[in-house]
Amino acid sequence: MSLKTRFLSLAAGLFIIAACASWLAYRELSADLIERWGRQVAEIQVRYDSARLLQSLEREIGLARQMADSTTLINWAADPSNQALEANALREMESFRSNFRDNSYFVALKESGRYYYNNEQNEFAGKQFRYVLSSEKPDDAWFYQLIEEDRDFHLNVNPDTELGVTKLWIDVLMRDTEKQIVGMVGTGLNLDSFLQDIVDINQDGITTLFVDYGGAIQLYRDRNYIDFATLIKPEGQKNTVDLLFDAPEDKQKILGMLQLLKKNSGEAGHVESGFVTVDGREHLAGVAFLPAIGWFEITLLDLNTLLPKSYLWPLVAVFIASLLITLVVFHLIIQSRIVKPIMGLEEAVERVRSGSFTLPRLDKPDNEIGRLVDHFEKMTDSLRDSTRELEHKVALRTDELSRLARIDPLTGLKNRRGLDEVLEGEIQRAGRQGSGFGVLWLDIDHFKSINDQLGHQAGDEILCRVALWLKAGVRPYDHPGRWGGDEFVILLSPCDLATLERIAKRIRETVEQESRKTGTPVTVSIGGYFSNPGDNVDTILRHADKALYQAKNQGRNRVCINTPENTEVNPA
Ligand SMILES: Nc1nc2c(ncn2[C@@H]2O[C@H](COP(=O)(O)OP(=O)(O)OP(=O)(O)O)[C@@H](O)[C@H]2O)c(=O)[nH]1
Repeated sequence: MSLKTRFLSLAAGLFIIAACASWLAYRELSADLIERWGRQVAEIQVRYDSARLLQSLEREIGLARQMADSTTLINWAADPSNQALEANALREMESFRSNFRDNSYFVALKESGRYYYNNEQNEFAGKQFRYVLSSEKPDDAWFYQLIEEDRDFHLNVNPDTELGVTKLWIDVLMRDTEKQIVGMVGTGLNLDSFLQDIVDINQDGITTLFVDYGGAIQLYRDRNYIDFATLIKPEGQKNTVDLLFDAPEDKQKILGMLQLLKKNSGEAGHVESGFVTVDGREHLAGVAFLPAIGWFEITLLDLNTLLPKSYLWPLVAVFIASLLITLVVFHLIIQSRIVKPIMGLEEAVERVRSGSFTLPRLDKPDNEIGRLVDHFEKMTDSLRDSTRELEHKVALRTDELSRLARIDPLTGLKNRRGLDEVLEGEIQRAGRQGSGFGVLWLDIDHFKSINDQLGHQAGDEILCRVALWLKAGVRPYDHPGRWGGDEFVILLSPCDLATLERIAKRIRETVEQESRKTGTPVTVSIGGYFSNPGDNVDTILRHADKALYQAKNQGRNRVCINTPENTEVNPA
């Protein structure tokens, strides 16, 4: 797998790992964030809703308490048949009616069971006495129940079948100076408008409800769930708050929260919260106890509506985009600073390996790879220089060997191979130019006797001297050479017959005269041949050899010249 593919795979792997880790972290964090936020919002909302309810009821409850404390009413309750007291009491009642928000009131006397009522329309002016309560009638049971419970204050959602109204009733016991219960007063608030103002407030995702101390639903946007006349219902038939939840554990949870708050009812503003499912949607329930009215306030927050998870998706998108950009930048940096220089280096190594020292332009990033590339370039330069130097030396040595292969080591003249090459060259040149050249074949006379008499070493010296005299006797562009033993061949070019004869003669004379000066006189026999275009090596040498043979035969120390036209050998 190439380095580039490996880095790409690594980047892709890192991206997948980072994305998975981020997704898990996001899920955990978002759930935690939403829960923390939800709990705080639930607490705030509970307090806010409670405050709204209490604010709305406080004045009415205060007025009802004032009414219950009215001495006019208490005195009348002690003597209900007293006309004067009743007239005063009715005035007092009407005065309170004008102050109550709903402009309605009720007064019920314990002893007589007489029930007084007037409403906003002052419908019952002069006939406020409406009917007599009876402990036998189920509809009136609330009155006797409250007296029995001896609770000074009570809120009660109850339809009044006699009056044909359903109201949130504020009931306050009326006591005489001995604290004996003499009756009950209160006012009723229109349930529909109250629900609309306090409960059904049209806040998306927020549901508010109020339940009484026993968990029976008192105020809820859906009237079907409201537990009317809770007071007189036996346990088990009440619409309690757990009806709103499907899962048994949610029912337990919410009832558990109510229990906990009852235990901590002394703690002001304490809020319990927990997750529950309502209509298949997860909600955060916040529950608070309202000691002033003895009810619980429950707020249900639909978190998916209030804070949809999709709100956080842009965050996820930004994160993924940043991650991708980071990886792309990482990839580009790796590509430009590592992969590309290494690939370039690999190509350069291939070139050097195949013998080429011309490197392509290599990237040199400012890092270890850049330094490696730099070292490689310098190494290649010195490798190229030393290779060239070596090649030059080899060429020189080859030339030298080639030259030596054509040189006679004793005399320094061309040897037989050297002479052959020159002869070939001359034959071709003669063929091209249509001109002839001369060949002289020399043999030292009686050289064997010299060797025998003076020794081989002396013979060598004579060979060297003869070679020197030959060189001195020819022109600079002629080619003297040692054919082998005591035989020499000289190529004379350019040449004509006269020149051939002249130089042959001169050589013979030089050897004879110069050798005499050395104390060891030697002579040479020379056979000459003037070649014409078309002659080959064999022909030329055969003719020259034949002429030499002639010279030897005719007594040695002489020159015989042979030509193609005249195969007669002419002594020169
Ligand atoms: N010192 C020496 N002697 C050599 C060398 N090469 C050949 N010889 C001798 O040269 C002699 C050549 O003798 P030949 O050409 O047969 O005869 P010659 O004595 O020259 O007689 P003619 O040629 O008939 O005059 C031989 O005795 C060889 O041993 C050499 O390199 N050094």
